[in-house]
Amino acid sequence: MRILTLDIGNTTVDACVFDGRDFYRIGRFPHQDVHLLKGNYDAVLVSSVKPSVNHLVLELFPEAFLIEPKHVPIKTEDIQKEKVGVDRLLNIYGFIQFHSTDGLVISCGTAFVLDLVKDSVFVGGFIAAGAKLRLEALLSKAELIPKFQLQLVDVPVGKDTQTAVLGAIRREMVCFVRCLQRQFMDSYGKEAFTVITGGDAWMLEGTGVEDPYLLHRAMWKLFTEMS
Ligand SMILES: Nc1ncnc2c1ncn2[C@@H]1O[C@H](COP(=O)(O)OP(=O)(O)OP(=O)(O)O)[C@@H](O)[C@H]1O
Ligand SMILES: CC(C)(CO)[C@@H](O)C(=O)NCCC(=O)O
Repeated sequence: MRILTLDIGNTTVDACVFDGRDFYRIGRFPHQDVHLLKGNYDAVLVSSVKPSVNHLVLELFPEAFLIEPKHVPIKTEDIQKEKVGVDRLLNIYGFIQFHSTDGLVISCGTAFVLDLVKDSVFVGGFIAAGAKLRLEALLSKAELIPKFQLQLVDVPVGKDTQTAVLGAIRREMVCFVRCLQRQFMDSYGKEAFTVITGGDAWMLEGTGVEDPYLLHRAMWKLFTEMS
């Protein structure tokens, strides 16, 4: 059995294969390279938050199952589910299926998304700019800041431009997570089990459990439940 799972995000197409036992990441591709994934699969499952790329994917894989919010069987509280990105809903579904009934589902990609689940119900969340976008925004506007790559810098205080900028991005993200974990405990009286996924999940090292295949496992689980 070979199932192709595609997570079409705003920066990359994250492609994995499920062989009946395990998931393997083929890679993260620019959207225009999605044709490189053409091949023979028993099923192609697609989560997309980039509608402009959907036609290309459906041309390459006419039999693909393009998952929509209405397909994802999670309960929500005062939220219009059809307006929520299907990647968020799938991550939450995967969280409930594989991890916990209560906690935080965090995606570190183009966007930094923090969603709260209480008693297996999606109660809401936050959408912020992702780590790379924060860095790029600053580098594009501040002439004296030299170009450098995103790295995990964890310092008590920045001593040069690079540690000041990268240390700030790490700190902003970690403090956001810690703040929500505290809020969760204060509001609901239980620990927030925290799962982190997405291309830049390593930026949150030490704040939760990393699940690099969360969305892919969720798509497969949904597919098996629906078949
Ligand atoms: N091959 C790659 N190409 C581009 N980015 C990569 C690659 N490998 C890792 N990354 C990192 O992954 C990040 C993008 O993460 P991800 O693929 O989870 O985002 P996305 O799904 O496109 O975004 P979103 O779901 O928020 O719309 C980039 O910011 C980059 O730092
Ligand atoms: C938040 C992102 C960008 C994360 O990929 C995506 O889920 C999206 O575009 N969502 C639509 C808006 C929403 O979820 O409320």
